[in-house]
Amino acid sequence: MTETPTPVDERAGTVAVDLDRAVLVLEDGTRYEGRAYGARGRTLGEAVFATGMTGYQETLTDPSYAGQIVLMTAPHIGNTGMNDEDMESSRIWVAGFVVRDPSRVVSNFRSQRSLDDDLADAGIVGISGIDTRAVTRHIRALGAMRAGVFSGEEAFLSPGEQLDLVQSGEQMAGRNLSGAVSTADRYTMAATGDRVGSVAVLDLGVKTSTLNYLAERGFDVHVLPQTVTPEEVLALEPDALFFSNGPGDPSASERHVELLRSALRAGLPYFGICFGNQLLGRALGFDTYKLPFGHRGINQPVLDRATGRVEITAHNHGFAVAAPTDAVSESSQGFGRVEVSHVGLNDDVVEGLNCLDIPAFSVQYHPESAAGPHDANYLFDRFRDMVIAAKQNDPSQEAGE
Ligand SMILES: NC(=O)CC[C@H](N)C(=O)O
Repeated sequence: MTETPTPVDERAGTVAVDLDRAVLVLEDGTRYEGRAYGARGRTLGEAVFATGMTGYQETLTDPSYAGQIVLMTAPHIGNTGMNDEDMESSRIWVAGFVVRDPSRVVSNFRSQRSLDDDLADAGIVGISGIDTRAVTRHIRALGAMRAGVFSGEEAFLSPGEQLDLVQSGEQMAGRNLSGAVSTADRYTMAATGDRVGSVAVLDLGVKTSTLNYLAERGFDVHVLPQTVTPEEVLALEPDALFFSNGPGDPSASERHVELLRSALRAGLPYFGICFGNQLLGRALGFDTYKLPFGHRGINQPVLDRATGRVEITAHNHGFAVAAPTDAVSESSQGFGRVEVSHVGLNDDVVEGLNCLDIPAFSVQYHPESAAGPHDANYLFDRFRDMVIAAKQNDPSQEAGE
């Protein structure tokens, strides 16, 4: 423990130190003064904004946010506290948390703890009193950037030292974070709905709601660490494969792209969400690219091009697949024809892929919601139906198996 710094005013002697001072520093040198929130110390990461008016607990515990300092545009955060039911994984994953006005009163019949306490217990450095909408406009204009939150003794580093630290932090582009969030050991969840078969889930940062939806749709769910080999996946003889959401840059996950190609060549039906959509895109031969500031929120309009229906959906992505949205493409990797099934209506970004010649599809957004609207839950039914159809067409499957 280093000594608490004691700034000395040369003229007036020792002055009181404001130990609750905190500062948010962006890599372009912009600084925002605020108050320490959660744990005291220093954290570095990519600053991103999330626009959901509700669902801070699900956001904080979504492993896709690893390595990111999340700003909430909703001005009042923490009102409903924290509970064990809304955890989307076993812990809080954000690298840091930036809010305007933390609720002084926690009020909800399900609340078990306060957000401030949970952040402190988890060692998550946060900052409050920030005009998060102003920071959001800045990031929207200049793009996602590296940032740092400095509180406690770290708040007293010089602005130059703080900026150096921020600028020496890791870029999200090129970063592989799967090893940091994936399960170390495989585990299985039994189907809770009428049994359809089994699905191998590659845990790249999977959310609890996704696993629950798969089990409800009748799958025994084998959750596998991200280090699993194609042989190990096939040895489980699953009826289907699923790649989860997750943090990091999909272009830094070549190993998982190769795993997916082997499984697709073996004929396994596939469904992917978010990171799993980006990895399907890459497996088929498309590139992925970094969006200027990403989509993070729970009211993003998406067009289902097959039905013309617009869904209001939950998003959390900073990268996207580069595929033509207006025509069917041919996979350069030999997987046949591919169409963009869903498009974001705010910016025409690819939000879903559908393979026409193999049983595989994926979406960039979050049909498991949590937090967010349930408009897109039907995709889990589509997956179940696809697996049932694939089993009926497979002569090696016994009826009823
Ligand atoms: N939620 C996710 O799976 C995010 C995928 C990827 N890390 C991105 O930011 O685009």
